Amino acid sequence: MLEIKDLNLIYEDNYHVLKDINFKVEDGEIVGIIGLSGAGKTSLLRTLNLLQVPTSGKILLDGVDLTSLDKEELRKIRKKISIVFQHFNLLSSRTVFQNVALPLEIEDLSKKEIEEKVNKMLESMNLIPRKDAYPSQLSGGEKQRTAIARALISNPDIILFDEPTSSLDPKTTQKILDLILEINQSTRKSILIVTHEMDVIKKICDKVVYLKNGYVNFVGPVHEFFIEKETELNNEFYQEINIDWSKTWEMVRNKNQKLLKIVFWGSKTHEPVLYDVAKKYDVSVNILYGKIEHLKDSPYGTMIIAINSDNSHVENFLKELSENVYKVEVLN
Ligand SMILES: Nc1ncnc2c1ncn2[C@@H]1O[C@H](COP(=O)(O)OP(=O)(O)OP(=O)(O)O)[C@@H](O)[C@H]1O
Repeated sequence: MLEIKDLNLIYEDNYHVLKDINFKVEDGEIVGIIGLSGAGKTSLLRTLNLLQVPTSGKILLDGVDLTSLDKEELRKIRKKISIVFQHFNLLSSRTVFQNVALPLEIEDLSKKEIEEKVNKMLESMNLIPRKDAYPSQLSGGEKQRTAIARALISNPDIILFDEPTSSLDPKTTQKILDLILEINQSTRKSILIVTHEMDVIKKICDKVVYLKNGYVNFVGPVHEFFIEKETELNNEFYQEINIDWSKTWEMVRNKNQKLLKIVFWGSKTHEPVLYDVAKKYDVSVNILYGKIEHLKDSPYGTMIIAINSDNSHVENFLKELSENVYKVEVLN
C-alpha cells in the first residue's frame, strides 16, 4: 500500500504547488489523479517517485517512508515504483528492444537473462515485429506500449502514468486503456494515472483524487466523485446537461410541479424502479433529461423529471423512490 501523508511541495521560486496532500492507494487499485491544468498533477506524480523531493510530509510504501531513505536504499526501493512519462521519454538512439532492456542493464543482469525477459515482455505487448525499430519509426500507440513495457520490465509494485492517452487518437486511447486495465487485473499492480480526461476516470479507475489549486478537493470512489461533484464538473470540465433551465423553472412554477433529480448507481440502474413506484402512487412523470453511462463495470444514471405536486401521495412516492435508487434530490 502507498500512503501519502501531509505532503507539501514548494518549488525553488517559492511557488507552493502541493498543499497538505493526504490519500492512500490500496494494493491492486487504479487511482485517477484529475484536475485542471496547473492544479499540480504532474508535480504530485514526480514527487511520488522522488524525482522531485517534497518539502515536507511522508510517502509510505508498505510502511517504509521513502523520504527518509539514503541514496542506496532509495535506488533499491525506486524499482518498486515505475513511471510512464507523458511524452514517453524513449531514448532515440536505442531500438525498442534496447529501450525496454535499459532498466535491466542498470540492474546488471546477464545478457541472456535480459534477452529472455525483454523478449517475453515484448511478446506480451505485441511489439516483437517492432523490436528493432527506433522511436522515430513508431506510431504513438507503439511508443506508448514501449514505454509501458520499459516501466513493467523491473516488475514494480506500482506504476505511475502521466497523461497516458493525451496524445493518442480515440481508438488507440481505448486500446491503451484496455491494456492498462489488463495489466492491473492480471498482475494486481497498483496504478496511478494523472489525467484531465473524465473518460479515463470513468473507464478504468476505482478511486479519484481531485486536485484543485494544489489541494485535494475530493478523494473517494469514482461513483461518489461524479455524483457529489457533478455540478462543478459540468461547469469546469464540460457542459453536459444542456437544458434550458429558465423555461423549465417557468413550467414547473406555472403547473405547480416538483422538479426531481434521480441518481441511479449499480444493478438497480437497469430496473424499472421509477415506473413501478410512479404506477403504485399514481404519480404522472414527465422525463426532462436522462442518461446512463458506465463507471468501469457499474452502470450509473441521472434523470431529471417533473411530477405534479398536488397529488396527495407525493410524499410516499418520494420516500419509496428514495429507498430504491441511489439518491433523489428535489430541485425546487
Ligand atoms: N520546476 C518548477 N518550478 C516552479 N514552478 C513549477 C515547476 N514545475 C511546475 N511548476 C508550476 O506548478 C504548477 C503546477 O504544475 P503541474 O505541471 O504540476 O500541473 P498539472 O496539473 O500537471 O498541469 P497540466 O495539466 O497543465 O500538465 C504550475 O503553475 C507550474 O507552472
